[in-house]
Formats: sequence, structure tokens, C-alpha cells
Amino acid sequence: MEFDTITAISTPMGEGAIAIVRLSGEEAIEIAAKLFRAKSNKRLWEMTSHTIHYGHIIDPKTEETVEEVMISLMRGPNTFTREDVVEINCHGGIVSVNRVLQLVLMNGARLAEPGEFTKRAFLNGRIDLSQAEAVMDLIRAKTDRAMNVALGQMEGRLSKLIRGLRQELLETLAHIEVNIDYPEYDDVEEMTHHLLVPKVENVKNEINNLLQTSSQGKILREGLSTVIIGRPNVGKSSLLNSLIHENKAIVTDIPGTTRDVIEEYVNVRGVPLKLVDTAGIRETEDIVERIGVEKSREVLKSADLILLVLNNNEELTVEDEKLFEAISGMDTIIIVNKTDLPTNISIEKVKQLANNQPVVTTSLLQEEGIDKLEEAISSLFFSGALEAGDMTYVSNSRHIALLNQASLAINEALEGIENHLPIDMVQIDLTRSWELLGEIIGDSMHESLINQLFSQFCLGK
Ligand SMILES: Nc1nc2c(c(=O)[nH]1)N(C=O)[C@@H](CNc1ccc(C(=O)N[C@@H](CCC(=O)O)C(=O)O)cc1)CN2
Ligand SMILES: Nc1nc2c(ncn2[C@@H]2O[C@H](COP(=O)(O)OP(=O)(O)OP(=O)(O)O)[C@@H](O)[C@H]2O)c(=O)[nH]1
Ligand SMILES: [Mg+2]
Repeated sequence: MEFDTITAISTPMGEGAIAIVRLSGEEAIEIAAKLFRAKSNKRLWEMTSHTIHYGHIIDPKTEETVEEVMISLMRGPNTFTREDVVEINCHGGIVSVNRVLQLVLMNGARLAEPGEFTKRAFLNGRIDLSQAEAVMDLIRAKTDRAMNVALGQMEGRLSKLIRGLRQELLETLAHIEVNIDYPEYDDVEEMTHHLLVPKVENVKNEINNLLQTSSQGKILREGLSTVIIGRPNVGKSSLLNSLIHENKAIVTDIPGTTRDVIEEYVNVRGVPLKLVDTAGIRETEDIVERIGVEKSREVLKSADLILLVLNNNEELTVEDEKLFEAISGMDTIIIVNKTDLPTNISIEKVKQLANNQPVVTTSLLQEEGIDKLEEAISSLFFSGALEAGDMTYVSNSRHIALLNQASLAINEALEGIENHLPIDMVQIDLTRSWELLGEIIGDSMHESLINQLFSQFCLGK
């Protein structure tokens, strides 16, 4: 049955003050009532909606008291799922909450699949698909900004934009369909040009604007892949340790200390970084070190940001210049480290090689310059001086793929108009674009796809 009563533990497994067993569905109140003895002696179904009650869970078979609880009663449709919802607040602890769950299962509820509560909120029309996906992003958010983006999407900010675009496409399609007679135009072709092209181009531009936010959105969710590179012994591992405020990577004065690639997540002024420390890149005979160097070259390819470390105490070498070459075209911050030692590097030359990318000087040993570096990282990322309020980042790869496809269909429509193709060809492309946008918010979606999406959620959500 599609809308049978489901249940799950909705709080994390482990010891805590309180744990919640949630029920949703037609029989939620009836099932909970079989197990609950309220202090007031009132039965659950007699109670007012959206109230909470103290009492005990009693095993109906043995009449034994199983738990001391508080029960929240929420009648549909004003609930998370739009169905009747009951939440049993147990003592936190794996045994107690599982006992209550078992009783609920034995008395007529079915264990929910991961994401099934949210899926019901979607199927019952309280939220659309992009809002449901945002619920998941919210739980996984690693920074305040990522959380704000998810909240915006959950409140329907992206949905609203998508609906607006679909509406415009629909109106354009209606124009074509009705084929209204415009006396100011001599023929149909002239009319389509003057009326359709601006409208379709407007939709195209708005889709492209949304797509432009996608790289930032994705970074907010997944972290900016940041790779620290440089010759051996310049202070790469020291840099990682400074940024994460922890002595995670081994630091010694022996060149070639770091052999493997080390990864750490860190939040620099709201920018989540996935920091990667690498083996110093140099020609080497040592097999182990050489494998490390090979790996360093590999991670370079997938980096969003490079932190190139140089040694202030030494002149630039051919190897340094090779590194500059290897990263040309990538977002880079150059760090001239060991400023506590005498300067032997030519800063002029560094600035020239840097080619307008920021250069920061540090003494990691004396903990100097880290502020400037953090500043450089955040200003690189938030260069558009973004306000937290108006962020409509598209960060979900499913959404990005659909927007790209919709954009292609729109381009085809425009080309069709340009090349004087029959108007029904243009109609097909516009309709396709309208459908693709619909998939973002979950209109016109296959059931199997919906199931697959929700199965990626947490149990109990
Ligand atoms: N105990 C508890 N806390 C929780 C949740 C929950 O399910 N249970 N939530 C789960 O994620 C989040 C809150 N999200 C919610 C979203 C919508 C509704 C809801 O009932 N919406 C109704 C309006 C209710 C009213 O008007 O009072 C609606 O939109 O119709 C409830 C919770 C976070 N905290
Ligand atoms: N004087 C001075 N020494 C530093 C500074 N930063 C790092 N060092 C020292 O330089 C040496 C190498 O530092 P690491 O961080 O291990 O260098 P690395 O680039 O990771 O080296 P490999 O892993 O071998 O490639 C250590 O002895 C550090 O203490 C600095 O700002 N000033
Ligand atoms: Mg190292």
C-alpha cells in the first residue's frame, strides 16, 4: 500500500538525552494509542491536535511498562508529511528507543525507507522535489553559508525561479498555439521574430545566469578542492597544519618528508576547503617518494585552487618555474614562506611569474601571514561581494544537468527561428525545455527516478 503507516527512529543512533520514534500515516494515532497510557488517562485520539502529552509506553501483550515518554500528536494535513503524525519522545539510548520502535512495528506500522517521510511530504504536495533535496543538503551542510543556501532552496527560492521560467515558456507556447492575428505584422514569420525571440532569449539568459552560480554552489556543498604544491621542504605540510590549526601532517627538516597525499576539510571564513598536502615535486630516485610525486601531479589536475609554496630563503629554481608552468591557467595563490629567514628570492621575479595571481608572504614557523592568506582565499571565492540574502545557488548535479539540457533545447529553438524552420519544430524544442525544467521541481518525473532520489536520504528523514 502506498500510504500505509510508516515509522522510524528520527534521531541519530547513540546515547543522547532524547530520541524520537516518528510515525506517519492513516493509522499513526491508532497504533500509538494502543501503546500509550497517558498520565491524564485520556486516550490519544481524544486529544487536541498539536499538543504534547506525558505518559508511559505499555506492552499491550504483557502489560509491562516499557518506557516513560512524551508524545506529540499532530493531525494532518498541517504536518510535515500532511498525514497524521505522532512523535514518541523516548529517553535517549539505543535499547530504549529500539524497544519502542519494535512495539510500534508489532502493532501495525511498517519500517520507513530512507527519506520516506520527506518523500511523503513531496507526494502529498507540501514541498516540491528541489525543496525535498534541500532538506538533505541542510543536514549535510558543513558551513553557515552552505546551510543558508540549503534553507533558501528549502523555502522554495529555486522552485520559484524555475516556475517563473516555465510560465514564460508556457505563455510563449500559447502565443504560437493560438496564432493570434497581429494586424501590425504582415506575415507569421515576422511576428514570430518580433514576439518570440526576445521572450525565448530572456529565458535562455536566466537559465545561463543560474548555471553560472553552479560552480560556487557545488563548492559550497562539496568543498573547494585545494592542492598545496611546492618543492620539498618549503613548508607545505606546515601550511596545512596552520590552516587546520592542528599538527596533522608530519613536518621535518628532511626534504621528502611527505610521501603520500594527505586530505583535510577546513572552513576558511565560510569557504569550505578540501585541503590536499602533496609530496614535494622534484626529480627523485627514491621509489616511494617518486610514487608520491606522481600522485601529486595527478591531484593537480582535479584542483579548483592551487596554493603554491616557495622558499623566501632560497633563489627561485628551475623546478619552481616548472611548477608555475604546470599550473598556468588555474586559480592560484602564491605563498612565499620562511620570511623570518634572510630573503634570497627575487620577489620581482615571483610577481612576474605570478601573472596577476595573488602573492602572500608568510612565516609559518612564527605564525605570521596566515590572516592575509585566509583573506586571499575568501576574496578569491566571494569576489562578487555576494550577499547572504540573495544567494540562489544551483549546487545539485541533477539540477545542473537538467538546466544544461534545457539551455540546449532553448538554443535549438532559437536556431530554428533563425533558420526559418516550421514553427512546430520550434514548438517541440520549447516544450522539451519546459519539461526539463519541470524535472527540477519534480513535475513530470518517473516514479523509479523519484524512488532512487529519496533512497539517498537518511533513515528517519
Ligand atoms: N520534532 C520535530 N522537530 C523537527 C521536525 C520534525 O519532523 N519533528 N522537522 C522535520 O524535518 C523539522 C521541522 N520541519 C517541519 C516542516 C513542516 C512542518 C509542518 O507541520 N508544516 C505544516 C504547518 C504546520 C502548522 O501550521 O502548524 C504545513 O506546512 O502544512 C513541521 C515540521 C525540524 N524539527
Ligand atoms: N625558518 C622557517 N622554517 C620553516 C617555516 N615553515 C616551515 N619551516 C620548516 O621547514 C621544514 C620543512 O617543513 P615542511 O612543512 O615539512 O615542508 P614540506 O614542504 O611539507 O616538505 P616535504 O613534505 O618534504 O616536501 C621544517 O623543518 C619546518 O619547521 C618558516 O616559516 N620559517
Ligand atoms: Mg610535507
